[in-house]
Amino acid sequence: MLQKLSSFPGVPGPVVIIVMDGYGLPKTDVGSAIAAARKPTLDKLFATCPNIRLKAHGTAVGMPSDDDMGNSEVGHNAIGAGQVYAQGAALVAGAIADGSIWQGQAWQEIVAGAKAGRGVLHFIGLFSDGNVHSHIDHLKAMVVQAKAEGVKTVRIHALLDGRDVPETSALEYVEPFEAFLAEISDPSFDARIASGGGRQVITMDRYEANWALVEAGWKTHVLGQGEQFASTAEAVKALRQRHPGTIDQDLPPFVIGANGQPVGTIEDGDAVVFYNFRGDRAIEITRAFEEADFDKFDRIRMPKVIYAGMLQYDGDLQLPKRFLVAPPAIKDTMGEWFAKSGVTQFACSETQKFGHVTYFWNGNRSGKFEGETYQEVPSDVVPFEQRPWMKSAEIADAMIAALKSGQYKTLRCNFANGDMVGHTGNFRAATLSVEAVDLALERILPVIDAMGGVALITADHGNADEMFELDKKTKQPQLNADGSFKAKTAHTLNPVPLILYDNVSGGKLGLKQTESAGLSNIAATVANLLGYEKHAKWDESLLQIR
Ligand SMILES: O=C(O)[C@@H](CO)OP(=O)(O)O
Ligand SMILES: [Mn+2]
Ligand SMILES: [Mn+2]
Repeated sequence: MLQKLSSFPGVPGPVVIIVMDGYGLPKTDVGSAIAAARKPTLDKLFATCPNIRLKAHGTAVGMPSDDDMGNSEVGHNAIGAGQVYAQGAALVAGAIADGSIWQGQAWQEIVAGAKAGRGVLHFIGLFSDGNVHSHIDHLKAMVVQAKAEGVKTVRIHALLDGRDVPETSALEYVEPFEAFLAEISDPSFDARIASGGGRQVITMDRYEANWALVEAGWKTHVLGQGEQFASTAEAVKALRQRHPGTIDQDLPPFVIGANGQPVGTIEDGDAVVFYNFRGDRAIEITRAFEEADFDKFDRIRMPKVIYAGMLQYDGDLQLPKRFLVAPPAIKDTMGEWFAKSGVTQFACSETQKFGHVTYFWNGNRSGKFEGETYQEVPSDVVPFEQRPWMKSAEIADAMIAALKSGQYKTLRCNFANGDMVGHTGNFRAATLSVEAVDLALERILPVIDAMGGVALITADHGNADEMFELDKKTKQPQLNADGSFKAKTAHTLNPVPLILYDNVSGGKLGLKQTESAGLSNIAATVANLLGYEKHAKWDESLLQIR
């Protein structure tokens, strides 16, 4: 049980946490879809409510350096756990730097497995240095080590990014990597890229939003079905020409081969490493490799392979069974301690972010704590620039109903809009997406008042706040060859807001802006609002009680 606060009994009604995914506070309004949006509710909140800035990137959320942008996993982990753990990106980099990854049983089984079979080791993963799901340097280190340990053949299945890195940067990764593979190959070692495609088109679906993506990935990587090219650089160039305006994350799948023969199908006896460290978009393909009674699509052929993930992606489901690096041991989350203290909890989002407010929130666990209720609003399966409002209205409906039920002491939701539409690089759609969130807030806030509650309105990292690649010196948008602004699809390094919406304390409650204030301070702040002391492990509360 959390201890009761002596100085404050807690607010009479529920405490609501609203995460506006991808809503950062930019240094300049140039290129900010948030600044361009008409958002009277948010404008009023910033003008009239206590509000501060929180760090949401870099070491403040467990990333290796302050050059690393934030992302949903590390952001929601930090919010939910009230603590900062070294995250996958940092843990894998560390395990490679000190060599402990090669000593681990999983890596040794992978190498032994490949050698016992046809000698083939496959790597599947996101092919960039975005450091949100993966890092290409980790892949490079594993290829070098595989050769040193006597693996004969390496085949890479490269998911093109353009979402955590500039939107048409694929060749900046592919060309040097294909050159590296050619150089490291010799008569005893043969390493090549074997297949690939845009990350939003194959393999990396999440939260079961669209299994057809995973099926398309399976056909490409495992079965080697699809259009063939002589090299990945050639595939990227040809596909871009055929699909003008298509950015890397949306490029169609391709297979490398010659004369109808793919160079790297996945066969019995091969070893496979899925080298993304982040779990949400790794779980479905992992299930396809691991589950005997898998029924999400027809695999046609299920090769018997030795499979490992870079990390374990789900601690409750123990998925995958074999993993190269132990994930952060996230403990003592607010979900767990609120449950132990009898605080009822409601969590809601649409499919694209559902796991963010449940699985990431609770430290990458899919099991519920007692007294938790989850509601998922099914996401549309469309390019989100076509529906920038996404399910904001339906999430507002669900939150309003849950609030009115009076059953929950704390409620949380995530609005995907600023992030998912921000990732499309479409400025006008991103503007609309922020306006849709504003409308949803306008509907939810009066219900919170009616229930005697308060809200903390925040974000997990920036995205819609910077929709153009800005010149580092002039801070003006970079231009494409045709004179248009170069779209930015990635997250940003900007801080995020924390707004306290409170019409019940009569001005008694405020927020402290501290030097280090970050996402990990939210859990303690929520506990105080509920009338509890923070857990000893949690970072300081930012609540001021006057
Ligand atoms: O879409 C995703 O997978 C990431 C970007 O790689 O975004 P977020 O962290 O906001 O989920
Ligand atoms: Mn996010
Ligand atoms: Mn995102």
